[in-house]
Amino acid sequence: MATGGKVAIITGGNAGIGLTVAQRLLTEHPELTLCLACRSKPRAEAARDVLLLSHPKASISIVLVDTSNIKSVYQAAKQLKQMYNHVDYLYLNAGIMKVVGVNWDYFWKNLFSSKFIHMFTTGDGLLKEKEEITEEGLETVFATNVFGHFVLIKELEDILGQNGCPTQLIWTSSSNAVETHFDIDNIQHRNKEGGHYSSSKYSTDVLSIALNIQFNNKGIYSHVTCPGLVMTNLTFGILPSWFWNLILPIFWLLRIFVPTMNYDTYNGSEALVWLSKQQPESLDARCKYVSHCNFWGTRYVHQHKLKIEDKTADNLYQQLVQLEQTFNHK
Ligand SMILES: NC(=O)C1=CN([C@@H]2O[C@H](COP(=O)(O)OP(=O)(O)OC[C@H]3O[C@@H](n4cnc5c(N)ncnc54)[C@H](OP(=O)(O)O)[C@@H]3O)[C@@H](O)[C@H]2O)C=CC1
Ligand SMILES: CC(C)CCC[C@@H](C)[C@H]1CC[C@H]2C3=C(CC[C@]12C)[C@@]1(C)CCC(=O)C[C@@H]1CC3
Repeated sequence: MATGGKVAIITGGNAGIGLTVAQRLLTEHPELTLCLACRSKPRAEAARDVLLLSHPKASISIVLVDTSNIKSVYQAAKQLKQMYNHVDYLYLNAGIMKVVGVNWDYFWKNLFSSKFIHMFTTGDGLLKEKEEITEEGLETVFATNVFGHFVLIKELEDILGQNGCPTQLIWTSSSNAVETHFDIDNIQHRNKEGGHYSSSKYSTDVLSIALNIQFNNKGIYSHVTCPGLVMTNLTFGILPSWFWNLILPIFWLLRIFVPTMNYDTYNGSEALVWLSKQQPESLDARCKYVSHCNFWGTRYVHQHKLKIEDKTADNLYQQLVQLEQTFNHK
């Protein structure tokens, strides 16, 4: 059991933004004990090997978890509680998007309109998605991005905010989290044409506010981040990597108007790493922390105020609690 030093757990820490956060945290916090909470053992072990190349003395463990599978989340939480008696940083980062294509008609229609900046910042209206249901009967994107993480937090509650040492819950949300796709009466976003990813990310923003209301007095603080647009396996699922490489110069130009065109995971992880260096009590719980990179390549964190009402946050929280009770694992 890890007793001294800082402890960071990163879901989806084997690839993309999660792996870069892991890399940067090991540099920023030399005594860090790191746990990669991943769904694939070989991919997690490969990531650990990569991290050990640059940080040979680092303490890195692996816990297997599939955030879309609640049974797996319970097992992982049990294991984590045996391994750690406190957690400093819990990165709720694992995420998926079930994209089936790009709405190019919408793209060309709005390219030279006033919607241009909104379109490139959020991707709203540009993506066609499909719905899938997990074997446990949950909408897959909701289960992976939101509910699995919610259950993980609830299960780890005993070791969060312990011994006067605050815990930071750091969500990888998105600029695609737009209210129009979120329906408090259909939090899983069932039987909808699209907007599953957006709904799930808006839910994390709402949930983060609820978690602050519920847990700040126990030393648990929740914040949402936005990495902007970053080239990872997630974006290679939208368009092939050769296409993204080809339009790299366009990203630089677009940054004049859209500073969230981060392109690489280092730029995109800026807000996630920055948060780990802040006193959580001093942060605004109602802000989204956005990674920006300007035309000259300077990285900075932009704070975007969330307009979410407490009653919406509380409603979502209660619904998630009720949903969790249906799993009744004990
Ligand atoms: N890329 C972008 O432009 C943006 C990404 N984000 C968010 O950033 C986060 C990280 O994504 P990104 O790095 O881009 O994409 P990647 O696909 O590179 O990384 C996603 C990570 O999540 C893991 N993961 C996916 N599903 C599950 C699951 N069911 N259980 C456990 N782990 C899972 C993946 O594991 P495996 O390797 O096994 O698939 C991988 O480690 C996501 O939440 C995404 O929504 C937000 C805004 C923009
Ligand atoms: C010339 C190119 C830049 C054209 C690309 C058009 C679109 C495919 C992209 C424009 C804005 C992008 C975007 C995302 C995906 C790809 C775009 C829609 C995300 C939705 C990816 C996941 C996120 O969390 C947020 C991103 C916002 C911007």
